[in-house]
Amino acid sequence: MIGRLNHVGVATPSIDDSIKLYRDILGATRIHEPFNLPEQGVRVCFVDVANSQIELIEPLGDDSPIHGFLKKNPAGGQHHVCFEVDDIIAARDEMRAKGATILGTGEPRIGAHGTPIIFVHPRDMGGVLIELMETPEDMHA
Ligand SMILES: CC[C@H](C(=O)O)C(=O)SCCNC(=O)CCNC(=O)[C@H](O)C(C)(C)COP(=O)(O)OP(=O)(O)OC[C@H]1O[C@@H](n2cnc3c(N)ncnc32)[C@H](O)[C@@H]1OP(=O)(O)O
Ligand SMILES: [Co+2]
Repeated sequence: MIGRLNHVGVATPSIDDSIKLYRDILGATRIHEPFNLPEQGVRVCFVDVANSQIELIEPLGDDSPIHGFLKKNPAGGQHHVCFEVDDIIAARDEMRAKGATILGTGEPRIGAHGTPIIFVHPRDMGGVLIELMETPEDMHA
């Protein structure tokens, strides 16, 4: 079911500081403009690497889902891993049928790449927060 690794989510207290790290220390050359996703409670910045992306996420608003994570990890850290799937509903139903907990209402929401996503609880995924994302048509054209 899971396909390509779409991105590794990295939570940060400051996207601006993280951009300096990835650009000036790690030498990343393709850093996208940060943008707000208020409906998901995060500010997002994608850093392209050869075979995937780093998704820098900073809390946006009091209800951001990453406040808890940053309280435990004030400097930030690896937050989630996102895999692409062909059909998000089929993937969700398969995860549920195998006993995994889908976070939130269970209904897919629109993620940072503009396609439906779900999250699977880390307790069912070996301690890793897993995001599944329906692959955009044009993503790997
Ligand atoms: C959607 C836009 C963008 C995209 O790619 O399109 C993004 O990816 S934005 C990413 C931010 N959004 C989310 O993460 C939504 C899903 N996340 C959640 O619902 C919460 O973060 C949740 C439920 C995973 C954790 O919430 P919270 O930290 O408030 O709860 P707890 O502290 O009670 O944690 C419960 C339990 O889970 C462990 N935990 C928490 N976060 C992580 C993590 N990132 N990776 C691994 N494990 C995590 C935490 O340690 C607790 O474990 P326990 O053993 O019970 O102590
Ligand atoms: Co993500």
